Amino acid sequence: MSDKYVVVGAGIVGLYTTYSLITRLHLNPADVTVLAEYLPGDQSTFYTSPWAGGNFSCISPDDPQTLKFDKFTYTNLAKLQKTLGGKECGLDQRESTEFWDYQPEAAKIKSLSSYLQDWKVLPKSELPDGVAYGINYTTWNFNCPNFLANFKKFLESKGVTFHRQKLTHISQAYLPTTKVVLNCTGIGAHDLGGVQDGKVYPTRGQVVVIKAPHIKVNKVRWGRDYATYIIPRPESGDQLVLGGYLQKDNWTGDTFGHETEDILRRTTELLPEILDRPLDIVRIAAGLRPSRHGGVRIEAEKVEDGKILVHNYGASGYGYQAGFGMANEAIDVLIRELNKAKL
Ligand SMILES: Cc1cc2nc3c(=O)[nH]c(=O)nc-3n(C[C@H](O)[C@H](O)[C@H](O)COP(=O)(O)OP(=O)(O)OC[C@H]3O[C@@H](n4cnc5c(N)ncnc54)[C@H](O)[C@@H]3O)c2cc1C
Repeated sequence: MSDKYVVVGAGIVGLYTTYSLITRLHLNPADVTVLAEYLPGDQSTFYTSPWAGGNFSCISPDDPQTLKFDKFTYTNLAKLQKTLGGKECGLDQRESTEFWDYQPEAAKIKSLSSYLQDWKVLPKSELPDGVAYGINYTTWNFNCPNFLANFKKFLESKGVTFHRQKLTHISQAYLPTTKVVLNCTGIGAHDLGGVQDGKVYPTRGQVVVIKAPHIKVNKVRWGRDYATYIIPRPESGDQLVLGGYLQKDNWTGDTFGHETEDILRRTTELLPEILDRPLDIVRIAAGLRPSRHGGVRIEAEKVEDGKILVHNYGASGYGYQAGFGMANEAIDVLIRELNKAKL
């Protein structure tokens, strides 16, 4: 074992990045260490990944880079699912319907319609009151805690070491033989010494998880100032995630009764069939999406004596659905830096 390559962060972005690092660079996984304060299986307000819904939806912004990350992820998840052992890894496909109260950006629709499976634009007659546009397609659904745990198990089985450590400065990630550090610290990038990115801020979300074996589909409604979503969790004993909120710069992981009531009201209006069985609430939770003014940060930063640092954070509300593309981009950046170092 050596520590030539260190990934800081064991959220979904750190795991996608570790996988991409090994596969794209054909590394010996035993040369890779993942360092993180929180690891799969843990729960903390400052570990966002377990709290995600999580599915592929139209939540991402409309810029070409994010649309590219979404497309890469959506179209490469089948291969990853197979590698991790099939749908039991916590990743499966389900039907999804999404409504907008306004006309979504043409660039976004053009991109999504080019690759989403079973894509269909819904006729006006099938749109609820107040909805301007609607689509139906087959999406990816994650059982987030299980997917994280199975992804870690897979990487460990190949030889990657996971080590729990809270860093106070990014320089602590350089272990005695480390040449390359990939920084995937999510919301942690706001406070981590040597990074302290003031552009990072949380977008808080609260969810209500219920048991609903009769609901198998995703349903989402995008308003100008709200998002309502219903996300089935594969391989979870019929859990259904109901949300939600997109509260900028709200740092609390606490949950609130009035938000629970509001989520239940909005989701049962969107999909009244939820109430065909008595409401069985499993848990209420809140998480902080790692957002960033100006979008994700995927870039190299100069550090001393030939060492390389590549940042990859700021996935906001789309770490699962765009994170594989982000990881691929971070490895492109790393390859350019390694080539420069050879010159
Ligand atoms: C309610 C909710 C619903 C969501 N739904 C979806 C969805 O349906 N689809 C989707 O794609 N996304 C969804 N998201 C967003 C998604 O969860 C995030 O984009 C993603 O989890 C971010 O992953 P990350 O790896 O960047 O951060 P994290 O999961 O927070 O991981 C950061 C890692 O860095 C480590 N770290 C940070 N600082 C330090 C330090 N100083 N020292 C050591 N380690 C450190 C942490 O311990 C952790 O291991 C949702 C989020 C929320 C809150």
